[in-house]
Amino acid sequence: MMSVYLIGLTGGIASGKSTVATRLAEHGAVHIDADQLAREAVEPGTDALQNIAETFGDHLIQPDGSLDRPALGTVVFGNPELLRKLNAIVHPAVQDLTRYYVKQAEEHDPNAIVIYDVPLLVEAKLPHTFNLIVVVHSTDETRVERLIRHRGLSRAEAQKRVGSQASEAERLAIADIVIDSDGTLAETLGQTDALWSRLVTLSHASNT
Ligand SMILES: CC(C)(COP(=O)(O)OP(=O)(O)OC[C@H]1O[C@@H](n2cnc3c(N)ncnc32)[C@H](O)[C@@H]1O)[C@@H](O)C(=O)NCCC(=O)NCCS
Ligand SMILES: Nc1ncnc2c1ncn2[C@@H]1O[C@H](COP(=O)(O)OP(=O)(O)OP(=O)(O)O)[C@@H](O)[C@H]1O
Repeated sequence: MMSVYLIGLTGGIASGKSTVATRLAEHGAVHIDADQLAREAVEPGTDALQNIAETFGDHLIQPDGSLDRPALGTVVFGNPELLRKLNAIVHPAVQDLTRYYVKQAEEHDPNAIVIYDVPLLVEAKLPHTFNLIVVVHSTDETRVERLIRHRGLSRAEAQKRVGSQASEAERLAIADIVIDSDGTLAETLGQTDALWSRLVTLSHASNT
């Protein structure tokens, strides 16, 4: 039976997942971004957003009805119990959306290479079965520095976010393929181009 070739792409915060996924999409992959689905899951009018307001307070809803994301981030990162509550609200909705988008990609092109770009592959015990797991790997210090430089977080905030996720060792333990993103951007993109050639070969082999 023909079916899409499904890659789980993961890595810690600011490891370069989006950079890698965007490059693979330029080569022709279908990119499904879990962070984006997590935004869709809490749009105004959703049960998940109402649940967040009931659990964490109405003050997190802005006058236009949308979620105040930075404020909620300050509440949950560094507080494992509250982060667990938020995950319990948002993750089931993200999983439903993921199934929907993978199915849609399959209907459009059963031979597609689909990249599911998901920061919490290790943490969220996903029900999806992947043909291959790719981990974008860089040290905690590199990622903290990127969060400070590119996203304007303080060192303490950056460390809280890094500390809210699984360790690099836990991610590497589930990797079939590792992209090392501690080097230059050009080096990450070079490894990504080599990965694409490999994915094309592997997906052809799995379809015959
Ligand atoms: C707390 C929220 C509102 C903060 O929003 P904000 O716009 O500041 O960050 P954004 O969503 O773009 O996430 C940025 C990065 O933070 C990390 N991160 C996000 N959520 C989590 C989480 N629950 N646990 C650990 N790390 C997380 C990821 O590396 C992600 O790529 C938001 O991250 C959220 O709703 N998180 C819960 C949903 C979730 O788990 N999303 C991750 C993909 S399923
Ligand atoms: N060698 C490198 N590889 C990848 N990204 C790099 C590298 N050097 C610097 N960067 C920069 O680091 C940042 C990585 O951000 P990117 O959005 O790709 O990460 P991410 O893992 O998707 O983050 P998040 O988990 O927050 O969604 C980008 O601004 C990118 O330009």
